[in-house]
Amino acid sequence: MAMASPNNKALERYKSAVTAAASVMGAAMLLRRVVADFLPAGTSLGALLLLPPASARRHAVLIEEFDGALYNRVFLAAKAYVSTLLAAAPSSVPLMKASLPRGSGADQRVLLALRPGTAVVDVFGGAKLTWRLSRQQGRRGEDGGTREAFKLSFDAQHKDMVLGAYLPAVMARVEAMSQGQRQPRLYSNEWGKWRAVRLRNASTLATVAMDAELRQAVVEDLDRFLTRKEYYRQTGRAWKRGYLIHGPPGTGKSSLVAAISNHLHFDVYDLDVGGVRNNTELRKLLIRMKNRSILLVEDVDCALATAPRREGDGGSDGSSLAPAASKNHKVTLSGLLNMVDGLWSSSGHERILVFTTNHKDRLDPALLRPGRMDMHIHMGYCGFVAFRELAANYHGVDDHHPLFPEIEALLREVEVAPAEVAERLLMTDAADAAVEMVAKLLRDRKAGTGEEDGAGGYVKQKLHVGGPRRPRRLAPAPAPRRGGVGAASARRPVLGEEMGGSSRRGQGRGSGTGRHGRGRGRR
Ligand SMILES: Nc1ncnc2c1ncn2[C@@H]1O[C@H](COP(=O)(O)OP(=O)(O)OP(=O)(O)O)[C@@H](O)[C@H]1O
Repeated sequence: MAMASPNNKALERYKSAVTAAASVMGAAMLLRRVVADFLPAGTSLGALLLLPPASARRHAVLIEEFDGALYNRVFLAAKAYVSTLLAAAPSSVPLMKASLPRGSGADQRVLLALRPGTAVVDVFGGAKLTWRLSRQQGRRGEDGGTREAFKLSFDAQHKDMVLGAYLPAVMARVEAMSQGQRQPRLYSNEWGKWRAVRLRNASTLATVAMDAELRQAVVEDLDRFLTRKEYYRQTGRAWKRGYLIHGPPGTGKSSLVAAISNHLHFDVYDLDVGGVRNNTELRKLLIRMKNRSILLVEDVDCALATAPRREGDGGSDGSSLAPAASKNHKVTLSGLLNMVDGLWSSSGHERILVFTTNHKDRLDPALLRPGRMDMHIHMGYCGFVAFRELAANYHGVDDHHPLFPEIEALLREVEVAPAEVAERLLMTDAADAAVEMVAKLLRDRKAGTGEEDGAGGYVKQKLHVGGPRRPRRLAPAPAPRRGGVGAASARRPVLGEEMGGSSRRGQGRGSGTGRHGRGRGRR
C-alpha cells in the first residue's frame, strides 16, 4: 500500500484539479462542436439553453437519386436496404410496390419498394430511424424526368451513430448482398437511359472454343488488369483496358465478351450507338456506367461514323462502306474515343472497353493505331481442337470417336464457324447423331451444297433478351428451318427485329456463316 506523504497529497490535489479543468474544457469544446454542428450559424449559447432537449429534436439525411448527372450510389444502396426492411416487416407499411428486377426471370426474388410519401422504421443500436421516400419533378435544364429521394430521419442525439455506424453498416450490408447473389448484368441503352436486360449468354472462358494459347493470354491479361490498381495509380494512367475482338460472324466474339464478364463479374453495357441521339446523351450514358464494367460496341465498323461527310456521299459502288456522320449517325468514332479517353476514364475505374468487328480491314485506322486498343483478339473459323472442345462440352464425346479423323481432315479444307458446329451439335441429344450432323455439314460444305438442306448458317443470338431495341435496318426473316430434336434450344429465341437473313450462296465459300441477322447494318 502506498504511504500518504505531504508530497503525495500535493500530487493528488494537482491531479484532481487538472482532471476537473480537463472535463470543463472538454465539455466546453463539445458544447462548441454541438453549437457549430447542430445549430444555424450565429446561434448563441443562450439560445441553446432555450431549445428543447436533444432527444426531442429530429435530424435528417437527404439521399437523392442523382448526384448531379450521376446515379447516387448511396441512394441505390438505400433502395436495396429498404427493400430488405420491407421484406422483413411487410405489415409495417400498408401499401408497397413489388417488382421483379427488369429482365430477370420469374425465379428471382421480388423487390419491395416504398411508394412515394410512405415510410418504414428501422431500429439500430436502440435508435429508431425512419426511411421516407419522396418524389419530385426534375429541375429545369435537367432531363425532366421525376426523381426520387430518401429522407432518413432520427433523433438528433443519434447523429454521430447514424453517420459513423448505421449508414456504413447499410452500405456494407448491401455490398455483401450484391457480392453473394449477383450475376453480372447486361445493360442496354434505350432513350438515353441504361436498362438492365437479361444476360442470356452463360459462356465462360472455358466454354468458348478458341486457341488455347490465346485463351491463356486473355485470362492472364484480365487477371493482371484486376490486380494492377497500384500500377495505374502510380503511373497516373486511367485504370482501363481496351480489347478489339475481330473475326467472321459466328466465331464467338459476343460469347467471349460474355465470358469475360462472367470471369470478372463485370456488368456489360452494350452501347447501341444508333440509338444515341447526340453527344450529350452519349456523355450521360458513359458517366452513368458503374465501375467494374465493360463498355461494348458491337460491329464497330458499321456502328460508328468516321468523319463528317457531305450529303449524298457514298462508297464508289454507291454503298456506304465507311459510315459517315449524318442524320443517322449522330455519334462519331472520334467523338466516342474522345469521351472514353476523357470523362469516361476520369469518372470511374476498372473499366473495360470492347469493340467487336467482322471486318478488321474496314476499321478506321484511328482504332488500329498502336496503343489505342491494348489487345487485338482474333476469333477464327473452327479448327479441330475447337471442334473437340465443343463436342466434349455439349456431349461429353471423348477424343476417339470414329468420325473424328474424317472431321479433322475436313476442317483443314473447309471454313465453318464454331456457331454452325455448335448448332449442329445441339440439334439432338444423341452424341453420335450430333457428330454425324457436323460431319455432314462439313461434307456438304466441301461439295458446295451446304445450304441446300436449309439448315446451313446460323441465327445470331444476342447476349440478351428483353428490352426492345429500336428496329434498325430489317432484313427478311430467315426461312423456317427443319430442325431435329433440340433445334429450338440450339436457336434460343432471338428478338424478331434482330433476326435477318442473307443467303450464304453467292458469297463464296468461307465468307462466314451465311444466315445471321443482327440488324446492325452489317455489311
Ligand atoms: N468459339 C465458340 N465457342 C463456343 N461457342 C461458340 C463459339 N462461337 C460461336 N459459338 C456459338 O454460336 C453462338 C453465336 O456466337 P457469337 O454470337 O458469340 O458469335 P459472334 O462472333 O459474336 O457472331 P456475330 O459476328 O454474328 O456477332 C453462340 O451463342 C455460341 O453458342
